[in-house]
Amino acid sequence: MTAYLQFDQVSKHFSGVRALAGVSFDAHAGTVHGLLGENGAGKSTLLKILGGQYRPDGGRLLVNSVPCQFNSAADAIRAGIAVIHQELQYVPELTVTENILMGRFPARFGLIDRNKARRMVLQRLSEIGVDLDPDARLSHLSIAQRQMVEICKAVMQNAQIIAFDEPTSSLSYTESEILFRLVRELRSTGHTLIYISHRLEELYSLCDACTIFRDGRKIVTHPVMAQVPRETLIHDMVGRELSDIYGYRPRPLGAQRLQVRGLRGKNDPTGCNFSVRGAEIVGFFGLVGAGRSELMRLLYGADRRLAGSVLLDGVPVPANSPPAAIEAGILLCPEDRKEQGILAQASVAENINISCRRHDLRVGFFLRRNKEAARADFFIDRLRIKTPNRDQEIRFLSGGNQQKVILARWLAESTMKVLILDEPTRGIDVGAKNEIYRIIQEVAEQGCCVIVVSSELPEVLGIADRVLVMRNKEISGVLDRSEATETAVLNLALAA
Ligand SMILES: Nc1ncnc2c1ncn2[C@@H]1O[C@H](COP(=O)(O)OP(=O)(O)OP(=O)(O)O)[C@@H](O)[C@H]1O
Repeated sequence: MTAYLQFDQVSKHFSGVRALAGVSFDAHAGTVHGLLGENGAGKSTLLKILGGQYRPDGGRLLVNSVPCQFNSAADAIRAGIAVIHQELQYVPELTVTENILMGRFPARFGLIDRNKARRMVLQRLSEIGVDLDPDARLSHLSIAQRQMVEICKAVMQNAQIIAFDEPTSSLSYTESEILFRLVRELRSTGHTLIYISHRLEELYSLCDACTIFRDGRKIVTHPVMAQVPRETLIHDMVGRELSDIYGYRPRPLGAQRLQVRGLRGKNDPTGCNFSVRGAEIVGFFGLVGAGRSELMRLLYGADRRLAGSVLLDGVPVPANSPPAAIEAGILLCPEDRKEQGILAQASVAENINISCRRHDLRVGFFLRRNKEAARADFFIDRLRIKTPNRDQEIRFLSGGNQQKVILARWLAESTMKVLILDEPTRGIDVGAKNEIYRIIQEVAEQGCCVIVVSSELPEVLGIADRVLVMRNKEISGVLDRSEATETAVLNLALAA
């Protein structure tokens, strides 16, 4: 039976924080229902209630008009609901088959029938068009493949309602396409799908209807998403007009400051050459695996340099030493910010200020505290970081707000000459993206070289003065802003 999902006045509070305030909307069978909203708007909390992880403080959830109360994830699964969370839930040491059928293995004469289990999984994988070895261990699979395993598991548990929380945030271009195909297939078989994303293009191509959240409240449900202008969606999400989110301003470029010559690490067949002028914003585009992050880590000294040189204002930057790169004025804000940068037990303010502290050493303790508080408040306000105050422990913030805090740490650095941002807006809402693009421009206007690595093509085209495209660990083309169309960049990124 196809399922029809209703949220009726659902509320949830955490100490001092209202995450959801009386949210009501319906999601219909055979549709993809998008959830949109700024970071911290309450989207993930709603999915955690749907998946039985949290109990609501008030309101009801109804499946096929029957009220449901879940005390655990197992209760939700029994009611035909599966939630694919941002942090995937699997056992890395077990195989695809074992993960999918965990606790539900077919038995024969009282013994587990492994061959039958394998056949069942293989059949279901092929039905949903996923090519995976049922005997592969999850630890050997890519994130995209692990996600496919979770989807297959949901289907095999007979889930009729499947919810996705930012499923493409760690997927490549081609992997995302596979996921979209799967979601469309599930829609065509009558499943009810809930889909959270900050990528508007993706939501438009996938969703039939959508609900917009702001500050824990439902703002509106649009029954036909395709008919809603982009400006309206953005306005409803951020509560203000935002006509040009990139806000690109041309600026006079300076002399060449950063020169990279024949830079080669252990995975690069040749070496990379490029240069960046003062005040220039260079966008690096490429498919995941093209070698962009590796090149940046090499430039920053985090990976071993086998050949080549990096010159900043004509002075060689020592190899293999991030402290030496920082000393020279090169900063890298890494892609996996949360893993590398988060101090989970520390406050928002401490997380923002930790890197700047070395410049503030000579300032007296009280002055430093004031300066740090002011700096934290500036970024909380500017990036619209949703937190009760600057002293809140970062671990209590929503995923996107944690990203904003860590990004603020890098943007707060005032002494840099080269700022490298790897996927700076991943998981970040559209209002804060706009602020991040403004800060990037301001940093460039001060004469700094800015390098932005991004998998979001509209972002690269929107903010960069020049686009460098990478393919197979090499720079496959360089396009000026005027020549950098979507087709031109994709041709360079994809060509055989
Ligand atoms: N366990 C918790 N303790 C305290 N506050 C929490 C907890 N979980 C969520 N919150 C708060 O509830 C609010 C809603 O968070 P939620 O994760 O639902 O937002 P979201 O819309 O999914 O954001 P994002 O787009 O960043 O993922 C935020 O202010 C968040 O800080």
